Amino acid sequence: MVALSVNVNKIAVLRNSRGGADPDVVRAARACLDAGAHGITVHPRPDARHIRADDVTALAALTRDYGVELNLEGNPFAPPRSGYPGFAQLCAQARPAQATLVPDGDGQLTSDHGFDFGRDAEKLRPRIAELKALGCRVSLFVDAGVADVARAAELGADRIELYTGPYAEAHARGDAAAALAACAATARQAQAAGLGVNAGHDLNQQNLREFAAAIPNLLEVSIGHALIGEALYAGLADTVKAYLRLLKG
Ligand SMILES: CC(=O)[C@@H](O)[C@H](O)COP(=O)(O)O
Ligand SMILES: NCC(=O)COP(=O)(O)O
Repeated sequence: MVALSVNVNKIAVLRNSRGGADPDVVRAARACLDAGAHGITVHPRPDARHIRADDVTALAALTRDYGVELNLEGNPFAPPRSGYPGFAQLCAQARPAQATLVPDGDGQLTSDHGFDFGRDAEKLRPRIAELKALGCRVSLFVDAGVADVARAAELGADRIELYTGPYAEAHARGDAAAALAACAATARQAQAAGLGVNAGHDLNQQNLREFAAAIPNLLEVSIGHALIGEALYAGLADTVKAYLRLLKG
C-alpha cells in the first residue's frame, strides 16, 4: 500500500489567523493517525505563516509516540531568521524520519517547482550529507521530466518527491494523460537509479486513484490542502447539528 502522510500545515493557518492555540495542530495530527494515516508532514516556512518551530517539536514527540514517520519539508538554503532556525537546525532538533528538500523562494505562495540539478547539485551535496548524518532519510522535490533525475542518487539522496501540481491541474482540465506519463517516466528513471519515489501537491480524492495506479512502486503521498478542505465538508453537518443540540431549550 502507498503510505499516506497527512500534511497539517493548513490547521496551523487556521490557528494563526486568531493568534491562539485552536485548532490544535497536534490534536489534528493525532486524529489523522488514529484514523490510520501512516505519517505526518509539515512544511515550516521561514515567515512562520503556519507551522512554527514549536509545532515541529510537538509533532516529533507525537509521531515518536505513535511509532510513525514525521516528514519535514523545507528549503535547506533559506537563512535562519527570528522564529525560523533554519532547516538543518529544525531537523537536528526534531530528527524527522524523512527530510524533504524543496527549493522554495521566500514569499512563495506555495511550492511550485522542483530542483534543477544542473544548477543546484553541488550546493545540495553537503546539505544532504548533513541531514543523513542526523539519521534522516532525504528526499528531493523534483518536477516530472527533470533532466538527469539519477543525479539525486549520486548526490546521496534516498528518494525523490514528484511535484504533482501540474498533474492535478491537467486532471482538473480533463487531460491528464501526458502529465501522468511524465510522472511515470521520471519515477521509472529514479527507480532505475536506486531511488524511492514519493509524490505530492494538490492531490485530492478526484485525482489520487488514477495517479497511484499509474506510478509504479509509489512509496508515499503527502496530502494536505485538499484533504483538510474535504475534512471540513465531511464534518460540517455533524458539527452544526451538535451546536443546534446545545441551543435546544
Ligand atoms: C512541498 C509541497 O509540495 C508543498 O505542497 C507544501 O508542503 C505545501 O506547502 P503550503 O501548505 O505552505 O502550501
Ligand atoms: N509534499 C506535498 C504536501 O505535503 C502536501 O501538498 P498539498 O496537498 O498541501 O498540496
